[in-house]
Amino acid sequence: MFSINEMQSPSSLFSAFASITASIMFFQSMLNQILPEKVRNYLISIVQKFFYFKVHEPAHLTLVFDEGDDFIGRNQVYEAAGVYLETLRGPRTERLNVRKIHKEKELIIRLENGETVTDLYHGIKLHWTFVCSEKPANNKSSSDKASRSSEKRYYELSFHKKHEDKVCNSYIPFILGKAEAISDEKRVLKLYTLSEYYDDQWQSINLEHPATFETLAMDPKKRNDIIEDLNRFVRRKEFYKKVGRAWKRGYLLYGPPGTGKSSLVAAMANYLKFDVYDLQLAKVDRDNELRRILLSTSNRSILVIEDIDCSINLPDREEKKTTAAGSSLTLSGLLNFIDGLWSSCGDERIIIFTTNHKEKLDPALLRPGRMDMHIYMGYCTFEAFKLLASNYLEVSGDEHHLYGEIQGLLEQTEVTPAQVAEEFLKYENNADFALKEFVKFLKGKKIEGSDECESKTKTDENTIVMV
Ligand SMILES: Nc1ncnc2c1ncn2[C@@H]1O[C@H](COP(=O)(O)OP(=O)(O)OP(=O)(O)O)[C@@H](O)[C@H]1O
Ligand SMILES: [Mg+2]
Repeated sequence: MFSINEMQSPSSLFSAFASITASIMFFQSMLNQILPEKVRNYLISIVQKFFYFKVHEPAHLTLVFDEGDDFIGRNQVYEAAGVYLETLRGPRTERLNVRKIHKEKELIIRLENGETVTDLYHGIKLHWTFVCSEKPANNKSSSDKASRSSEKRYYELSFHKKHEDKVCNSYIPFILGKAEAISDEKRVLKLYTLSEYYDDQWQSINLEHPATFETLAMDPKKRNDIIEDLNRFVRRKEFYKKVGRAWKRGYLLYGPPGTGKSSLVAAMANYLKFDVYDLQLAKVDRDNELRRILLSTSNRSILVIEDIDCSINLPDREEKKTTAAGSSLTLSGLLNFIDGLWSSCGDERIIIFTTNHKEKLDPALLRPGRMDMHIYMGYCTFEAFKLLASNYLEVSGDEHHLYGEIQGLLEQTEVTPAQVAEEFLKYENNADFALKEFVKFLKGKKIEGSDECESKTKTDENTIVMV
């Protein structure tokens, strides 16, 4: 053949070229004879494909998240992307879609059609685009027709191909989590009550109860214990799983009317951002109805049964044995359900019973393991009074010349926080006058009290009982 040394003159170069061409032709004719035509073509197509992809292979991958539909369900990533992208703005974002929905406090801001924003996640650049296009008329599914939606809406997420794994396994879960946290933050809580019109169905309204732990007049230690208990409960998912317990917590709130039991339920709901299901047992006739109703409550919710002692005359366990059918609503039915099925198929459930008369309750309800905490809400103490005076009259701290007298009177009277709040509401912007009138009110109460019952002593149940 030829060597480098031979490639010195044009004539030697030409002879080398001729020799290579001859060799190729020789091998080609040999291949043509050895390999059948089909095999040859196949090999050629593979080589061609390889080079084609090398040249045309796109560096970016685009994931498309459409809305989903009513049949298969909404696409969670689509929904999460909408919420998450609200937190991002690009320098080139020009158009945003803004909505205000009736009774919702916050504006809903979404990207407009064709707008793109860029996110940076662990050094990866991610480009999000929102697209809204007309659906082709012949391409509409039956669910589209039902919803009369003629638009196809989706988000496109583009990034460098090499990050596919990280995007799918880390970034998308990150967005789902983030969107949930944002929605929780903005969520308008719902108060569910049993429907007047449809049997066994919940109907909801927005829960706009303003009570919070800050506005609740109660012993500060007791308040902190409750908050700490709630915090411990929500962060211990894994613990509950490990020890094989249903992730639920039960509270029994008891005390005279107007001492803040219902307000405490609202404060707990506002604190945890949990919806409230207010179950009026009087509207439920049978165990299996109760079962259906309880099964249709959602996770991360508080189920409240107010005035458990008098809302329904529940036959106790012994009586139930003697009732023939056993199909009517029974205390054991309620308790079994709370202990078993309902709590084991749900997560983060809180059950609260309230009562004015703890002593009237069936011992089965008070048994250890049923209600985790017994919380007494009592008459207004001086500490509670100070908080109400600060909230209602804007009197701050311990400084007021009438406070000494008021403290003494509060110790001798049974006044509920509701009564104190009611008194304070009567006077606007005049704290001194309001407190003076309040002293008169307490003195009147003191006389009333001593007339009513000489021997009555003030209950001090300022503790929380953990069972
Ligand atoms: N501890 C409290 N702190 C602040 N406000 C209170 C407190 N207790 C009662 N109030 C005021 O009184 C109103 C009635 O209280 P709430 O309904 O919470 O009492 P309750 O204990 O649930 O009474 P009932 O036993 O009659 O259901 C509340 O809306 C609130 O304004
Ligand atoms: Mg109440």
